[in-house]
This record gives sequence, structure tokens and C-alpha cells, in this order.
Amino acid sequence: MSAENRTIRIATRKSALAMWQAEYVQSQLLRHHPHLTVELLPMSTQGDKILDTPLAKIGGKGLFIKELEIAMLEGRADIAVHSMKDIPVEFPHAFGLHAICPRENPFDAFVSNSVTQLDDLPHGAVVGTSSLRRQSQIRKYRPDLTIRDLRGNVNTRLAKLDNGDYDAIILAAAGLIRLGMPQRIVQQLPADISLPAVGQGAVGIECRNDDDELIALLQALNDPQTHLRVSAERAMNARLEGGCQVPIGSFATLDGDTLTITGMVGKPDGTKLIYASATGKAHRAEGLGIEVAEALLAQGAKEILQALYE
Ligand SMILES: NCc1[nH]cc(CCC(=O)O)c1CC(=O)O
Repeated sequence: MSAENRTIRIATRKSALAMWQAEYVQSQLLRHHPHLTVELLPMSTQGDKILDTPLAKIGGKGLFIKELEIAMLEGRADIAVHSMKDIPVEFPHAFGLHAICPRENPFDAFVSNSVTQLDDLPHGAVVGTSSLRRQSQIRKYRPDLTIRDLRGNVNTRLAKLDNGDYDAIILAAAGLIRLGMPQRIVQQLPADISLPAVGQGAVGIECRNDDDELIALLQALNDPQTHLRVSAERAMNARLEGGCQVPIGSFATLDGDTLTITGMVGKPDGTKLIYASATGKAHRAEGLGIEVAEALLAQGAKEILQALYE
């Protein structure tokens, strides 16, 4: 049987956003390779089951992908589809990211039912986010606001806002757009207020490193520009040893073959945020990411990050 006639099984989490991403990859695979059969294998992961404990305590974001990797090792699935911002810097060695799809809106979205921009929230208003990165930046910009924890998938978070538990919440614009709710974005937060997470808005495809035939099929779905930008951002994160749940932002842009990357590390209480940028030829994406990490380390990034683990 030729590669073009294979059956590709996609392991995915069951959340609405994960399912959207898996279906997107399914449709793109069929568009480029019409003779494939592409099936979805929706799975519950440890990360989805344990909702009441902070992620950092139960093993971090790797928990959301381990079951998917076991399914691939056991031959029940061929690929796994992930939000790039949710996957750890390092992969188990048998696996790799073999395609990164075109990036959706990478910015954070301010979502509220009462005001139309962050600046209009009254003093003391309650903003929901569990992201240390968002918390740090919002506190810096509006030290008068109260930040309250907010976990769950996108729909759960929106329901908590609509219940009146928060005056506003911060979500990734990409998730809202993909789930068909762009009208929920009342303000797109610019990078100088909320620098996005590493890989935010990009979807990656993981498979076993030894499946050459499949890796070749996936190349049609890879977007080289997104790949370069996300590679720079992930290289920065790797150099900072920024695992899961860290107050780190990283955002790369491309202008022709010139790549610019900006990084940020912040104290969760918003009292100290450090920034660095680098610009250079796009083929040096990873080197530029590492340069930014070094510049952040020179300004005290390590001390900020270490304090979090104590
Ligand atoms: N951590 C949850 C998560 N993972 C991916 C997205 C959507 C954005 C993306 O694909 O980068 C979201 C929601 C959010 O952060 O608001």
C-alpha cells in the first residue's frame, strides 16, 4: 500500500478547541492528500481529569500529551495535534514536531461584558486568569486591579465570566476565533501590554521520528514562516529552561527574511518585568531566540524564575 493511501489516526484531547484543531488537521491532510483516510481518536488525558490542583503540582503541561504519545507508541494513533503554547520545550526522544500550521491571531484578548477596554475597568475590578504571564503583565499595567484564578477550557472560562464571577477575563484571541466566537474579543491586547506566550496561536503536529513516510506527508501542512517564528520563541524558552506555567512571554515577527523576537520575564506580582529583543536573518531563528534569552538572563531572569520554584 502506498503512503498516499494510508489511514492516519489523529489522537486528540476532547475539549472543543482540541477537537477543532484535530478536525482542521484532518481537513488539511485530506485537501493535500485526497486518497488518505483520516480518523480522529478523542482521548481524556490526566491533565483534563485533574481540574482542582494547580498544574505545576501534578506534573505540568506534559500531562496533557502523555496519553496521546502512549497511543502513538502502541500503534493506536499516528499523529497528535497540539496548541504549540501548551507543549513542553522538550519532547520524549522518540517523538518530534514535524509540521507547524499557519498561525492564527497570536495576541491575548480582553473579554468583558461590562467595559470595552482594559483601561475602562474601575479600580479594584476582578480580572480572571491563571496564567502567570498574563497576571504579571496586567498587574504591571493596572496595579489597582484584583487578579483571580481562572481555570478550565475556553467555554468554562467564558461561563464563569457570564456568571458574574469576574469583571473581565483574558484569553487567547486564537481560541475564541477558532471556536467561532470572535465577537467575544472586546479588545486585542497589544504586545507591549501583554506579550503573547511562546507559540500562541500556532498548531503543531507531533509524530514518531521513525515514521519517515508520514513525516513526508505532513510537510504539505507546514507553514515555513510560522515554523521560523515559533522556533525562535521556543529556543528562547528552552535557554531560559522555562517549563510549564512560567511568567515568560515571547513573540517573533518576520518581515521578508528579517526576524525580530521580543522576550519578557516578569514577577507574577507585576513589580519587575524585564524585556529584550533581537533582530537578524530568519535562518538564524533559534540563535536569535537564544540571544534574547541571554540578554534576559543578564538582566536577572534566572532570579525571577528561581523565586517561583521556592
Ligand atoms: N492554555 C489553554 C489554551 N491553549 C491554547 C489556547 C488557545 C490559543 C492557542 O492556540 O495558542 C488556549 C486558551 C487560552 O489561553 O486562552
